[in-house]
Parts: sequence; structure tokens; C-alpha cells
Amino acid sequence: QFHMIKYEDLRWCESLGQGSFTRIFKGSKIDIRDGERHVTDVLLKELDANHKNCWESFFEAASLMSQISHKHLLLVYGINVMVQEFVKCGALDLFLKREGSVSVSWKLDVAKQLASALNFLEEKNITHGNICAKNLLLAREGDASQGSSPFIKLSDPGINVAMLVVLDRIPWVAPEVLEAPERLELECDKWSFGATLWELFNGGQAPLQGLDLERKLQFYETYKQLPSSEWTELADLISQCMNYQPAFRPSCRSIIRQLNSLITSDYVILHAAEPLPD
Ligand SMILES: Nc1cnc(-c2cc(N)nc3[nH]ccc23)cn1
Repeated sequence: QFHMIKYEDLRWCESLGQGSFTRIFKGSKIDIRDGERHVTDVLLKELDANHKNCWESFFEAASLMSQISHKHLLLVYGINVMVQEFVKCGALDLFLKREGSVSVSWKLDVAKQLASALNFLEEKNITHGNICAKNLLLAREGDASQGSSPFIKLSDPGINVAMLVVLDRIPWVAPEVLEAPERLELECDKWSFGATLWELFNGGQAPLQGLDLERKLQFYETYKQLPSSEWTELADLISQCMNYQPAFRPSCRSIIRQLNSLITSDYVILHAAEPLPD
């Protein structure tokens, strides 16, 4: 399901950093189509040498994303080195930390786009397994004053990880996944959607940041919820998604319906632009 890309058609440009098992570079891919030379910006994701053994899960993560296409799902072009479309503005968590103040309607717009990507995956009965702000890429920042809205792309889930790193993904990873990491079900993505919504409305700050592994585990063992927003309807949606009973989590259609009613609530008008954090 991948069309082959030849190495000589790829150019490696600057390094953009390292993931836990991968190195990422900005690059470009040359295609000759009907006699014309097309250069496309790409992101090159290499599996680092001493993790060649998780090659197959690297492959399965990518091949999952290459079999389906949706406007809010990242394009994956190739695999021996993973060649992804280059999404200009990078990861949402870094953007939110940098930006500080984006409007409530900007945030709800992003939340709706993520919900529509999740709805699409749910219809295909595909579990992403790693929904978080770091995996949301901003193709267009959107500028409230110009009235142009943001546009996000959900990135690949990355390598399905050893238990340790699963723990490191508390509170994005659903509690039931800790019991059985191989039993990733659709409801897990609803839990992670709730945690990502929390990030979105808390300036991109990671929930439970700074808690050590022990305290993160206690958070689940004592059925804790994340600190709730003063906006009760938003806090309700987040806690519905982060229900410890997977079956009680809302469907994507319900999530989208609730987001739509949040968008029309007067809270949005009262909070057109968040004050800059002091
Ligand atoms: N598929 C992707 C993934 N990440 C980017 C990206 C964009 C950017 N402006 N800075 C970055 N810094 C690290 C990654 C990255 C682009 N495309």
C-alpha cells in the first residue's frame, strides 16, 4: 500500500530533533510526474540503529496510516525511512506553550477537527492508541484577527511501546491499557481525547506534569480526575471521556454534538481571547 520512493529521490535537510526511538529531519521528495519535476516538503523519521528490532511495529504504525486517507490524518509516503508530509507549524503542544493566548473558539475548532478524525477512525474500527497534543500537527496556525482558522493533522501513533513508556504516557493512556497493553480498543482513544482536550485548554501543559511514576499510577488506582476547568460544560465533557469504565465513554457523535453546543455557548463570547498568562 506504499508506492515505492527511491533513496535518490529524497534530500535530507536540517535535523528537527529526536523522538524516543527515532530521529526526525526536514527533507524533500522529488517526483517526476508527467514529465515535470515536483519537489515536496517531507518529514523524514528514521528508526535509530539500536531499535531496529521494533521495525515491524514502526512499519505497522505507518502502514495503518497509509491505508486510509482523511483531510485531518497525516499522509505517510514511505517506510524504510518513514517519509511523512511536512506539516509547517509543527506539534500543537509546543505551539500552545509558545503562543500562550489563543481564543476559546480557536481551541474548540481544533477539538472538533480531532473529533472528526477520531470519528473517521472509529468508523473504520481503527484505534490510534496515542492521541495527545504532541501528535497533533498544525498545518495552518489560523489567525483569529484575520478570521482564518487553524488546521490540524493527526500524526502516526509512533512505535507501540514497551510497558515502561506506556506508564510514561499516563494520563493519556487509558487505565485499562495498563492492565492489558495488547488490548487496545476504540474506547482508549476517547480517554486520550479527554486528556488532549485538557492540554488544549491548559496552554499545552502536560497533565500531571512533574508527578513521578508512583504518583501517576496512584492517580489511576484511586480513580482520580484531572483538575477541572471552571467552564463546567467543558469539564463535564473531559470527565465523560476520561470515565474509568470504557463503555461509559461517549461516542464520537456525542463528543461532536457536545463540542457544537460548547461552541454556541456564551462562555465563548465572554472569553474571545484568553488573557496572557501573567
Ligand atoms: N510530519 C511532521 C512532523 N513534524 C513537523 C515539524 C514541523 C516544524 N515546523 N518543526 C518541527 N520540529 C520537529 C518536528 C517539526 C513537520 N511535519
